[in-house]
Amino acid sequence: ILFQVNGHSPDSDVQSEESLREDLQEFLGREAPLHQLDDLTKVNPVTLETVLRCLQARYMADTFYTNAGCTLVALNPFKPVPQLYLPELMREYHAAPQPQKLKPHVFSVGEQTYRNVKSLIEPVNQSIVVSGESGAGKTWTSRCLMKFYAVVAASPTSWESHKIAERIEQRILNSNPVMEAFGNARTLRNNNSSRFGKFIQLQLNRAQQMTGAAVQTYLLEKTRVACQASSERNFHIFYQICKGASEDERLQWHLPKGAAFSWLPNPERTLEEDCFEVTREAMLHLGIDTPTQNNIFKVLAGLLHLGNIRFADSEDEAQPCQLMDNAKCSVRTSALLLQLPEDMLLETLRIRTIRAGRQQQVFRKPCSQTECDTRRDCVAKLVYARLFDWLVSVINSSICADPGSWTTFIGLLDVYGFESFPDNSLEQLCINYANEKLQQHFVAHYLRAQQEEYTVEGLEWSFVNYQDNQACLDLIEGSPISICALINEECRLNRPSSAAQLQTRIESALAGSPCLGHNKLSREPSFVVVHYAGPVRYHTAGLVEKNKDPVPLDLTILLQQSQDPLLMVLFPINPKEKTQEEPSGQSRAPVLTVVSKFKASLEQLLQVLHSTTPHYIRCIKPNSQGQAQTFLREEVLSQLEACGLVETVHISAAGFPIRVSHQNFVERYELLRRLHQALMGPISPSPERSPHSKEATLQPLLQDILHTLPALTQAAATPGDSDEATPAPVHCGRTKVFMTDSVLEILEHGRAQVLEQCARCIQGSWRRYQHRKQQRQRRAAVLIQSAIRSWLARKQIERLHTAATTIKHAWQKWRIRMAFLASKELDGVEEHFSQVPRSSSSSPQPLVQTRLLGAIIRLWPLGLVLANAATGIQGFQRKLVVWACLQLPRDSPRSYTTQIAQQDQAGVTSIRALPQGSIKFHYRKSPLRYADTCPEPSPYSVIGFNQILLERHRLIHV
Ligand SMILES: Nc1ncnc2c1ncn2[C@@H]1O[C@H](COP(=O)(O)OP(=O)(O)OP(=O)(O)O)[C@@H](O)[C@H]1O
Repeated sequence: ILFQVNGHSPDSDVQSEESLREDLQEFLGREAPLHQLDDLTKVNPVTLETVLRCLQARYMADTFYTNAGCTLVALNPFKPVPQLYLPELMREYHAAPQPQKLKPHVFSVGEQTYRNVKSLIEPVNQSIVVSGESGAGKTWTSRCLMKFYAVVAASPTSWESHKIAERIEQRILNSNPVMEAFGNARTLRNNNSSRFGKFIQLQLNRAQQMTGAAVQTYLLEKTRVACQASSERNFHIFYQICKGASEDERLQWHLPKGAAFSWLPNPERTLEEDCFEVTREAMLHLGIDTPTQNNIFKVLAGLLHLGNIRFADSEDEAQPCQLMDNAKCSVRTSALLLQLPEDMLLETLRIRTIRAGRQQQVFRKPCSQTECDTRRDCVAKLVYARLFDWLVSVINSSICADPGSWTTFIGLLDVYGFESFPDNSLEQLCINYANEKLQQHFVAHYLRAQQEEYTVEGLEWSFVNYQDNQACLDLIEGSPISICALINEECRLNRPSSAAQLQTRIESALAGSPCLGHNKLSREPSFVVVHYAGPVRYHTAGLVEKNKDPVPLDLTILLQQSQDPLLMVLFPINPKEKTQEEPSGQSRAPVLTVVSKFKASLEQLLQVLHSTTPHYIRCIKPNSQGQAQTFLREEVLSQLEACGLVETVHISAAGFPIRVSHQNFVERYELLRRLHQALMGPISPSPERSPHSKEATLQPLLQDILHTLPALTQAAATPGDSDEATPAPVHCGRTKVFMTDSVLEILEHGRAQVLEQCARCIQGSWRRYQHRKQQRQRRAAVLIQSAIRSWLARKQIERLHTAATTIKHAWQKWRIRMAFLASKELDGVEEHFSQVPRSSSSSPQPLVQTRLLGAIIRLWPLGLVLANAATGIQGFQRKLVVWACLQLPRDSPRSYTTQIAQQDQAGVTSIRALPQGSIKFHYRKSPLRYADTCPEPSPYSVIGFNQILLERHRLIHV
């Protein structure tokens, strides 16, 4: 194996053989941490054996997901692992800065896909191809992804839109139980095997919120309605109605408890999928109301009764077959439930109508027992297939968003895996054909395209031999001659052909194909196709009939007669309708066979896949018994080989899964040139972009960007992590840049850094601008404030000034008045003194008073001066001086008293005149009414007695 993978021959290089052996031994010596290897590309050397050991180690350690380069390998745990699918975990993957750095998980693929949609890098639309054999976990994985998107792609802003989004998601999730009830069945390999392929398109709006979905189904295995292999079952819905119907419904649908139906094998074992209530609830959510549901279940019950109609072989060919015992009752019940005329039903099943000739003459021919059975089965298949298609269309109309409301999508493809049974027929041929196509898409996408591109781009690359399945596809679908073409031709010719004849035709016409084999030991006519996943033997018996999928016209006409509302919708009366049973004579128009219809829908699907960025999840079934903790190496090995995983691992590890055109690369990472500038000085100026020299102009820019990589790698490397510091694997081809995931990550990280810097720069400039604006506004405000304040101050001052002027005027007026009154008062006193007759001594008292006043008025200042000036004079001497100055009569000393100021208060403070005591001098309280104040007296004009008192200090100083 080692030699195969590494392309060496044992003869040519013995030394390398030994070194490889050493490598392997060294690797095997490190077996213990094998389960810790998250990526199979890290297994060294990459061989089936080592990959298998790694997967086994991880499976035993309950680690079910492993990366294999660009693919995710999902091992079926066959046991509930609820902690692996918690909504919290979904959010963790969604919020992780680098989800690929978390443990491998289906959520990490989901998140990566979602981020790709967000990044808007072409192609924006994404697809996830979930493949694997039956029972490997494809449906489970698709369901997980849908739940993941329902959680992460639903963060609408308003409460109302949140409710709408929730309803849509619920409907999308509800489509699962309905489709599984009608399209899944128990097979030998899987209790819940999808008997149809489906492509679910999750529609996202501009904000990457899920706004709706659309489902496209492929190749429902409708034969299962009328024919089930032993130990297998019919579609789940039949068991659900038989087990879950209420008493009333049983009566209505004629399904008594314990009734036996030949199309309902193995009813005794109840599966967890047999939950009628869940299906009904989901149907209700999808807008299928209870009456319509009852109608559907009534028709299904009618089909079950139809299956119980048994015909006895007729001895006379001209007579129609007789019914077996009890069959009459089944015909009646079936006709009742399907609302068909009983006679017509019976007659159509037993008698064939043939139109022939130019006049389209009608001939009626009784059918053989086998033909009757086939016609009965055909009615059931026809009804069920149309019912299933109708359900899908109802689901689509319920979950599909307006075409204008979504812009991008994520497609989930859940197709049946590769099948190889002892007895394979047209169904297996179609399924394996689809798998071949998908494998080719995978190969084309990851392997061939990669290698071819490397060559075209001039990259040095050691090629890996991969398994190209083009030869196999040519054998199946090629033109003009291939298996499909030959089978179709048989249908078109409409001639009776035996299985052996078909085998001979295929073998002779396609003898040159390397993928066609023949099992000589087989007694039954068959041919072998060597698929990429292994050889499969297909029986030719019944192949052409199945491909024709004949629907006799009279059966369709019969169903058009039904009065049942649902059947009337499923079988509208359309006179133009033609079936393939009686192609009119020599008509050479292409016949719409099963294979041609399947091929057309497959091509349509592949077109969609080609226009998207694909992601792959390979589901692996560790054992066919569905047991937990059981890893059967042989079974897993065959699956690993079947899905070409080892080649994928090897190429993904060594190759460059990411390639971006120069133009796109420069557009996205031109920003990184700023880093280059920061790290290595000025960058070359951006050249003018002229269309002629586009490549030439891009080259310097590319180089600038690529030169930043070492620094970015260095920055991204955590200290002590030598792996990440090694030069990043990136190559610049002729038109594209090739790189690994890790380089993309580094570039994206660098880009994010530069964008952050730019954002900071913009923020800084904006803040500066805001600051400057604020400053300007503040200055303006201050200016306005100061202007207003000064205006207010001026106003205030003006007011004060006016007030002061008013006060001044009033004051002046008052002073003048006071002065006038004071002078008048004083003048009055003087006049009074002058008028008092000096001689009148008849009354001594008034005389003394008059003299006293006269003395005070005349000599007071002098007395004061003397009193104050006589600093050396104390006591009585001082009094004498005062008396002398005042010329007070010494003979009547009791008529007055003199108070001398205290030690610290020089001078006389008051003179009291007695006996009346009416004349009292005090410097604070004047006897004068008006002349007791002296606002700013002129220094030379002593105008009042009181003023003299008040101003004595000043006078003293003077
Ligand atoms: N991750 C898982 N965790 C737990 N059980 C799982 C898981 N994946 C699958 N299973 C189990 O395996 C069974 C088969 O899975 P599923 O129906 O998804 O297979 P499939 O590949 O879709 O098969 P088919 O092709 O027949 O439809 C499921 O019913 C479920 O019980």
